[in-house]
Amino acid sequence: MFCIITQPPEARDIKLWPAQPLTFMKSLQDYSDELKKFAHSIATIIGKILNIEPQLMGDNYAVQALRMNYYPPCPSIPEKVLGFSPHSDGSFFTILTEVNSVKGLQIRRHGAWIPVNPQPKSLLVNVGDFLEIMTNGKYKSIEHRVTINSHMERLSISAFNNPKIDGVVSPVLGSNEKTLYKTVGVADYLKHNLSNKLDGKRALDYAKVS
Ligand SMILES: O=C(O)CCC(=O)C(=O)O
Ligand SMILES: [Fe+2]
Repeated sequence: MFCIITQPPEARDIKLWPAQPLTFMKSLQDYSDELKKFAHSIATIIGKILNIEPQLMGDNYAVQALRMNYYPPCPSIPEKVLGFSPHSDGSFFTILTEVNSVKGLQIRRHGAWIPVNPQPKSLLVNVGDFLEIMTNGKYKSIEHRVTINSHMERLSISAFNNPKIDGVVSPVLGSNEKTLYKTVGVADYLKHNLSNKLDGKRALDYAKVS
């Protein structure tokens, strides 16, 4: 697994980017720029549906980090191994590319694990914890995990669209709406999310009004 910050451009630490193959940097920059436009379209639509100001939405996906995931096959006991334990993403939303269309991703719905069949040439959008907080629970972050294939490797790229690290995320409330989530510092929430072992949506309890 390999993770780098790709947006905004001034946040890139190019010396951490692989220099080989020679086309890598340019391809990644182009890909990242296209994802940024796509993220903007998604956020604009959500903002319109929920009547949230575009500026407020924009602040919440200003940072993009790309994680490349490689899951090798496990010929002996694939049913006993997970590529990724159950978790929800500590993002605003995540855009996933299932690079070689090998199955593995599952989402949890009503207590059951539902396989997500990869659709070639399509992107998958997962709601993350910050979007759940901002919408006061109207959008729910998606609990997911990745299983391992017995004979095929799986490759995916997760694009985490996140608020700026020094910002805060607050629930945007309609009139007479009960506040279900606290205002959280982005750095504090991410620290909390990353310092605990992956355990479904447990990390989000940190942001809930008790
Ligand atoms: O490989 C996948 O399908 C999912 C990866 C994932 O959940 C993540 O990067 O947070
Ligand atoms: Fe994830």
